[in-house]
Amino acid sequence: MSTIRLFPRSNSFQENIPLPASKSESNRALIINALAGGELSAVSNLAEARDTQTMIRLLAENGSEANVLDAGTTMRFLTAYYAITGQQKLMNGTPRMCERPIGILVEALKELGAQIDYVNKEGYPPLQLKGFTYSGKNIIRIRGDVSSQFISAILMVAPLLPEGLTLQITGSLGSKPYIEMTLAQMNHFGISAETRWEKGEIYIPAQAYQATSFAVESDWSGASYWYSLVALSPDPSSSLELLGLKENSLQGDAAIKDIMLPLGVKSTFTGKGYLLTKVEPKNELAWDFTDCPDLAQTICVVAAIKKIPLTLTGLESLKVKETDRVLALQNELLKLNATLVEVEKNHKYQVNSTFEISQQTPVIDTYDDHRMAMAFAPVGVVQEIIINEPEVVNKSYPSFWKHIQLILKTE
Ligand SMILES: O=C(O)C1=C[C@@H](OP(=O)(O)O)[C@@H](O)[C@H](O)C1
Ligand SMILES: C=C(OP(=O)(O)O)C(=O)O
Repeated sequence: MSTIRLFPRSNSFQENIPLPASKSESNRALIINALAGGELSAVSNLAEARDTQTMIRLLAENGSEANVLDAGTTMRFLTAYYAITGQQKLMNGTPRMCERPIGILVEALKELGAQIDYVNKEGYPPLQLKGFTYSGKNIIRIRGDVSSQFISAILMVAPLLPEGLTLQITGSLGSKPYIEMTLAQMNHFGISAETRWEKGEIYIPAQAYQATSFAVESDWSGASYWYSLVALSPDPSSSLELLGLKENSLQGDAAIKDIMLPLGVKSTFTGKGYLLTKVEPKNELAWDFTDCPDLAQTICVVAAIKKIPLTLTGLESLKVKETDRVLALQNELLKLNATLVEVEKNHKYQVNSTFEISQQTPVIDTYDDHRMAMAFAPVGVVQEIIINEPEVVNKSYPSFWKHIQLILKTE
């Protein structure tokens, strides 16, 4: 098995980090640009993430099969794209992708006129897309509590429907900032939408995308691991400047600025990005991750090492991501003498910790999940740690280990 060993280089660091581009923005820009009939070169600063490279490859291919590997957005966005554009495709992915739900999206697309069969298990990939005959339906209801990616996927193709579409979101809505990101990027390509959030409704009139250029921002989700390094650094003078981040981001994970302040990291905009410096942390924290589920792993590890009692809500979607992230966190936090306990069924969790620096190197398993590897890696600033299967980071951040060598020793 491949491993990476990480250990402190020195107590204090001051570095500039060249962040990668956002895979969420990239994958939206690629679908929208394709629907607008734009050239690939119209989208600049595309992510190096494997999920984005897979999207680029599949949009350029004319084959009868599309293998999305483990990329959730690529699976969901391409399913809607291929369906509405009437393409016949067998959509497949990794074994884990075939355990991640897609029935809510497929049923919505079928209501609009898509012919889609489940190849194995109802509600899950692989899917056989067989064509599209418009049903004339212009209002559909869609659940918002499993994955916002289903809603983003439908929204991006909605302007192509002859009568446009009203989406009525039912149940609670998770990951809302990702839906706002979708609407903002559609707007950039000339699409207007009416949002009636109080009723859970989004109306997209029938209209044509206008081809234009789009520059992808740096990735706030990837930025979160650098926040951890500053939060965990034992030296109060440690700081990092994260290059390329914008002050007004489309990304909901920019919330990391607010979450990390009580954990001891202050963010200052410099014009080139954000400068992270250390401040006094609070002695406890409660946070709702409904809008930013991808930050939960980062924050659990920081709270565990700093022994700051943490209460978390909004973790419902974590069980259907790259792995069951709640279970993976529960297993691996134990190796740091910390626990993640469910204190209210499916709702509230707590991290409590008795972490002490140990001569025994913890060995962290990563469960085919890039965020498990990147969330635990910053522990290396406090004590030696081994991360198993470090190549998992390629999904979103292939240069992560190269960048971390600026701060930690690796072997
Ligand atoms: O639309 C997107 O780009 C994403 C939405 C979120 O998923 P859910 O909507 O399934 O929570 C997030 O976890 C994922 O990393 C990216
Ligand atoms: C959940 C994630 O990605 P996806 O759902 O697109 O596979 C992620 O990047 O953390």
